[in-house]
Amino acid sequence: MKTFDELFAELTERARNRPEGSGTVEALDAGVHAQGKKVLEEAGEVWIAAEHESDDRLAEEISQLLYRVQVLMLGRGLTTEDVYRYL
Ligand SMILES: N=c1c2ncn([C@@H]3O[C@H](COP(=O)(O)OP(=O)(O)OP(=O)(O)O)[C@@H](O)[C@H]3O)c2ncn1[C@@H]1O[C@H](COP(=O)(O)O)[C@@H](O)[C@H]1O
Repeated sequence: MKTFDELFAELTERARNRPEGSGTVEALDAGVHAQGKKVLEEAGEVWIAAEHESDDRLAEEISQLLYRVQVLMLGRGLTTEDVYRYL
Protein backbone atom coordinates (compact mmCIF):
# COMPACT_ATOMS: atom_id res chain seq x y z
CA MET A 1 0.00 0.00 0.00
CA LYS A 2 1.25 3.54 -0.77
CA THR A 3 0.02 7.10 -0.69
CA PHE A 4 -0.31 9.56 -3.58
CA ASP A 5 2.92 11.28 -2.49
CA GLU A 6 4.80 8.00 -2.15
CA LEU A 7 3.73 6.89 -5.63
CA PHE A 8 4.77 10.26 -7.07
CA ALA A 9 8.20 9.92 -5.45
CA GLU A 10 8.53 6.44 -6.92
CA LEU A 11 7.55 7.60 -10.42
CA THR A 12 9.93 10.56 -10.15
CA GLU A 13 12.72 8.10 -9.38
CA ARG A 14 11.68 5.97 -12.40
CA ALA A 15 11.86 9.05 -14.63
CA ARG A 16 15.31 9.91 -13.30
CA ASN A 17 16.90 6.45 -13.38
CA ARG A 18 14.93 4.95 -16.29
CA PRO A 19 15.09 1.28 -15.18
CA GLU A 20 14.61 -1.29 -17.90
CA GLY A 21 11.09 -2.72 -18.13
CA SER A 22 9.41 0.21 -16.39
CA GLY A 23 5.94 0.90 -17.78
CA THR A 24 6.25 4.43 -16.45
CA VAL A 25 9.37 5.12 -18.50
CA GLU A 26 7.54 3.79 -21.56
CA ALA A 27 4.50 5.99 -20.80
CA LEU A 28 6.73 9.04 -20.32
CA ASP A 29 8.52 8.38 -23.60
CA ALA A 30 5.13 8.16 -25.37
CA GLY A 31 4.61 11.90 -24.79
CA VAL A 32 1.93 14.18 -23.39
CA HIS A 33 -0.66 13.39 -26.07
CA ALA A 34 -0.59 9.66 -25.24
CA GLN A 35 -0.45 10.41 -21.51
CA GLY A 36 -3.53 12.60 -21.78
CA LYS A 37 -5.43 9.92 -23.69
CA LYS A 38 -4.68 7.46 -20.87
CA VAL A 39 -6.05 9.92 -18.31
CA LEU A 40 -9.27 10.24 -20.31
CA GLU A 41 -9.54 6.46 -20.78
CA GLU A 42 -9.09 5.78 -17.06
CA ALA A 43 -11.52 8.55 -16.14
CA GLY A 44 -14.13 6.85 -18.33
CA GLU A 45 -13.46 3.51 -16.63
CA VAL A 46 -13.88 5.19 -13.22
CA TRP A 47 -17.24 6.58 -14.32
CA ILE A 48 -18.44 3.19 -15.59
CA ALA A 49 -17.24 1.43 -12.44
CA ALA A 50 -18.99 4.00 -10.25
CA GLU A 51 -22.29 3.31 -11.99
CA HIS A 52 -22.07 -0.44 -12.56
CA GLU A 53 -19.30 -2.14 -10.61
CA SER A 54 -18.32 -3.05 -7.05
CA ASP A 55 -16.64 -0.74 -4.55
CA ASP A 56 -13.46 -2.77 -4.96
CA ARG A 57 -13.40 -2.44 -8.76
CA LEU A 58 -14.14 1.29 -8.44
CA ALA A 59 -11.26 1.72 -6.00
CA GLU A 60 -8.95 -0.11 -8.41
CA GLU A 61 -9.99 2.07 -11.35
CA ILE A 62 -9.48 5.20 -9.24
CA SER A 63 -5.97 4.01 -8.37
CA GLN A 64 -5.22 3.64 -12.08
CA LEU A 65 -6.57 7.13 -12.77
CA LEU A 66 -4.32 8.56 -10.04
CA TYR A 67 -1.36 6.77 -11.60
CA ARG A 68 -2.18 8.13 -15.07
CA VAL A 69 -2.57 11.67 -13.69
CA GLN A 70 0.84 11.39 -12.05
CA VAL A 71 2.43 10.20 -15.30
CA LEU A 72 0.93 13.23 -17.05
CA MET A 73 2.21 15.53 -14.28
CA LEU A 74 5.71 14.13 -14.76
CA GLY A 75 5.34 14.35 -18.52
CA ARG A 76 4.66 18.06 -18.19
CA GLY A 77 7.27 18.57 -15.45
CA LEU A 78 4.77 19.43 -12.71
CA THR A 79 5.39 18.62 -9.04
CA THR A 80 2.80 17.80 -6.40
CA GLU A 81 3.38 21.29 -4.93
CA ASP A 82 2.34 22.86 -8.25
CA VAL A 83 -1.01 21.10 -7.89
CA TYR A 84 -1.52 21.23 -4.12
CA ARG A 85 -1.36 25.03 -4.06
CA TYR A 86 -4.77 25.03 -5.77
CA LEU A 87 -6.41 22.61 -3.31
N1 LIG B 1 0.13 2.15 -9.92
C1 LIG B 1 0.53 1.79 -11.03
C2 LIG B 1 -0.36 1.61 -12.16
N2 LIG B 1 -1.69 1.78 -12.29
C3 LIG B 1 -1.95 1.48 -13.55
N3 LIG B 1 -0.84 1.12 -14.22
C4 LIG B 1 -0.71 0.72 -15.64
O1 LIG B 1 -1.95 0.82 -16.26
C5 LIG B 1 -2.39 -0.46 -16.74
C6 LIG B 1 -3.86 -0.63 -16.48
O2 LIG B 1 -4.49 0.27 -17.28
P1 LIG B 1 -5.46 -0.18 -18.46
O3 LIG B 1 -6.83 -0.28 -17.88
O4 LIG B 1 -5.23 0.77 -19.57
O5 LIG B 1 -5.00 -1.66 -18.78
P2 LIG B 1 -4.46 -2.23 -20.12
O6 LIG B 1 -5.35 -1.74 -21.22
O7 LIG B 1 -4.31 -3.70 -19.93
O8 LIG B 1 -3.03 -1.54 -20.20
P3 LIG B 1 -2.28 -1.03 -21.48
O9 LIG B 1 -2.16 -2.23 -22.38
O10 LIG B 1 -3.12 0.08 -22.04
O11 LIG B 1 -0.94 -0.55 -20.92
C7 LIG B 1 -1.61 -1.47 -15.95
O12 LIG B 1 -1.43 -2.68 -16.66
C8 LIG B 1 -0.29 -0.73 -15.77
O13 LIG B 1 0.46 -0.84 -16.98
C9 LIG B 1 0.18 1.20 -13.39
N4 LIG B 1 1.51 0.98 -13.58
C10 LIG B 1 2.34 1.14 -12.52
N5 LIG B 1 1.88 1.52 -11.27
C11 LIG B 1 2.85 1.64 -10.15
O14 LIG B 1 3.87 2.54 -10.57
C12 LIG B 1 5.11 2.14 -10.01
C13 LIG B 1 6.18 2.07 -11.10
O15 LIG B 1 5.82 1.13 -12.06
P4 LIG B 1 6.85 0.75 -13.26
O16 LIG B 1 7.20 2.01 -13.94
O17 LIG B 1 6.08 -0.17 -14.16
O18 LIG B 1 8.03 0.11 -12.62
C14 LIG B 1 4.88 0.78 -9.30
O19 LIG B 1 4.75 1.03 -7.92
C15 LIG B 1 3.56 0.32 -9.86
O20 LIG B 1 2.82 -0.42 -8.93
